[in-house]
Amino acid sequence: MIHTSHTASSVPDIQPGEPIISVRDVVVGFGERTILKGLSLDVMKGEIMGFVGASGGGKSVLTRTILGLVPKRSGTVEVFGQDLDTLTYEQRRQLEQRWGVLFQQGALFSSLTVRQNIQFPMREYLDLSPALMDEITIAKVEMVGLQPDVVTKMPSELSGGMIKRVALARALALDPEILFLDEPTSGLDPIGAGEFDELIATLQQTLGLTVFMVTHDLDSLHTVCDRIAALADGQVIAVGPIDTMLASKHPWVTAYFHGKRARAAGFVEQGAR
Ligand SMILES: Nc1ncnc2c1ncn2[C@@H]1O[C@H](COP(=O)(O)OP(=O)(O)OP(=O)(O)O)[C@@H](O)[C@H]1O
Repeated sequence: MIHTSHTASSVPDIQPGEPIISVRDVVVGFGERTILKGLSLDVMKGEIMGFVGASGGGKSVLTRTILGLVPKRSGTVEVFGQDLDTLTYEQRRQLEQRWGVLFQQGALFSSLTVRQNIQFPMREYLDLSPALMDEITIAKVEMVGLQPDVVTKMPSELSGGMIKRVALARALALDPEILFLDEPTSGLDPIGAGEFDELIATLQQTLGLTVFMVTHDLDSLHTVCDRIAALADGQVIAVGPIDTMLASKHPWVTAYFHGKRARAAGFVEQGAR
């Protein structure tokens, strides 16, 4: 495995179970609209945190705020114990190498081959020989359960599930410590979604990743997430393992976790066992 020299000596070493992402009193808005209204949340090193909320409620905005892609009106975000707002350009680039992102529109670059897509972050951040990049590419492809010969294909030749896996391989290209996934199973059939969940759980265990996963998928929440945070009205209104969600009296959480969809999936009964 290739490890990049991303740890500056001043960077605190975060232990498993300690916060690797700390969001405090964050306010984000666009024009007149305030989307995140003093939101606070900790994601602990080594956990899979699922993030749920009403459509349009601000889940993607929070993800992009943590990544420093959306300006805050107030509040702080620390990742790896570092406040992104205080970093120099170089420090920021070093930090970016320590996370991988699979965005909702997990789009691959359609004019690039799978190999070129996966190598994109390597070219952006590292200075590696083509032979080494090819070697890493094959390792990542195999890691996400694809055959090596997929690297020569164009995205248009792949199924939806394969595209997600290639996008995941690209997110893993720099051996990140945190993986951000924005609705990773959307658009997949239930079997494909279940297989993708299993892959995430396996990768989390074998690589010791921390995973922050925005999802609407009740099965994902139930099967892979260590903890879940629910967003409503711009704030986190419940956070904890699935049992905490099932016991919550908040109307949105109740409607979500005990609603028709949850019952149809047999989710409430399983979760309540
Ligand atoms: N750059 C932007 N400029 C203006 N409004 C924005 C911008 N980005 C997001 N919004 C608005 O912020 C709100 C929250 O959007 P966001 O994409 O975070 O929702 P979400 O919870 O991820 O929804 P979904 O589950 O449907 O993906 C939406 O009303 C959206 O239109």
